[in-house]
Amino acid sequence: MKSIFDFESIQKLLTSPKFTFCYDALHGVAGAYAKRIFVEELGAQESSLLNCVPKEDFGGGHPDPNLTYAKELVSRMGLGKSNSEVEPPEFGAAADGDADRNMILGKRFFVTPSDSVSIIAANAVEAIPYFSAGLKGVARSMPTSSGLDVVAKNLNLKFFEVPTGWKFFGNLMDAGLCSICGEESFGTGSDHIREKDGIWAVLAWLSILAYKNKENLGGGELVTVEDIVRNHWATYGRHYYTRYDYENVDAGAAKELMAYLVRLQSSISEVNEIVSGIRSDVSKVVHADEFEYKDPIDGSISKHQGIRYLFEDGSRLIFRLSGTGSEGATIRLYIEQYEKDPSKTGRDSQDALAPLVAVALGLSKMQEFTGPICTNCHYIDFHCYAQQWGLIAFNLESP
Ligand SMILES: O=P(O)(O)OC[C@H]1O[C@H](O)[C@H](O)[C@@H](O)[C@@H]1O
Repeated sequence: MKSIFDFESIQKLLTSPKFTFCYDALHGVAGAYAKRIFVEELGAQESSLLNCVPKEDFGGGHPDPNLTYAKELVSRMGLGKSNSEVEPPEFGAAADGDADRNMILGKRFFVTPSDSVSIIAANAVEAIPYFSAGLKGVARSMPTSSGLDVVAKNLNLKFFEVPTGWKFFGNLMDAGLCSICGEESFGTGSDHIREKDGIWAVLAWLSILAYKNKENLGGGELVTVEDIVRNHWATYGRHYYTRYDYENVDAGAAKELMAYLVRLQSSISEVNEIVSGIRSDVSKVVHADEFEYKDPIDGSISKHQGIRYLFEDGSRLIFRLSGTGSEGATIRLYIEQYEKDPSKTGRDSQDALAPLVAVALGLSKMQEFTGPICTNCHYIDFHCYAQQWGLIAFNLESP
């Protein structure tokens, strides 16, 4: 890490009375590294560390770095239902059990994983010595928001869109084609190793904060995580983004839904008729397909990687079957609305995404295919990451 980042400038930030920091290892393996790197090497206060003693049972918690499971951190950062009275830290982060995934937070502010990788890529050359000679290229998984595409285009970088799963990034890195990559599922990494790396992501964010504040630590106002994200949106546009997870769906029903969407995407005019019937204020679908990837290195072809509906204004709807769900099938629905106009990038996500959400549910006939999944509570079991991410939360009552 010392050969990648400028530890001296991160130390100045972490020891400045203007900056406050909190890191939650959720009792996973990151705890030991956090103590050594953030406290012993970089001078953060020991009280900045939460749940940093690794435990075999993760202290009874679920070590998933998101707004639902990293409860203590979320509350400390002023994002929970019951927040502490104390002023939240300026920067917070969490790792999962094996510390390959990460969540980045500002004071009362959540950074989506898609925004996180875009912002790291946009600032890497200036803020991180390892990248000072330039980026070889950047990559994202298909369902991750297209924010990184816009950065790549603006900075004239090689760009790759790969199927979900880290192995595809690995091939690009081995071939010297990719320096930074990320996934909506909270994985971010670079070619310093062939895996996602949660500690690296936190050091990358600390580097960006240190760089943006190098003149401000003595006097002047601190550039916060929220400032960095909002400035990024003002420059590159914002990709309002959310993901809905339908878990434990009957495997046959999930297959039928996907087959229906494949059939539908072959007729764009039919799709547009349905879309405009649901919401006339949504732009036109200009392309739809089932994502297929030919690996540029080994030539292998990965088929059936999710169904995409791409809209004229850069918005996207993606339907994909999870490869990690444990019971029945898990259908993931990814909804993304692109807003270029800087005066409109600060909207409430729920409002901004509402028309596309209606289109996604209507177009896919989601409710018809999945049925009332959770009969106990008489709700369609609507596991919604957006809820964890504090963006949108609603349940559909079964008839
Ligand atoms: O298939 P899903 O349930 O969406 O999970 C997708 C995730 O699975 C694993 O965790 C992989 O290591 C990740 O690279 C991938 O993003």
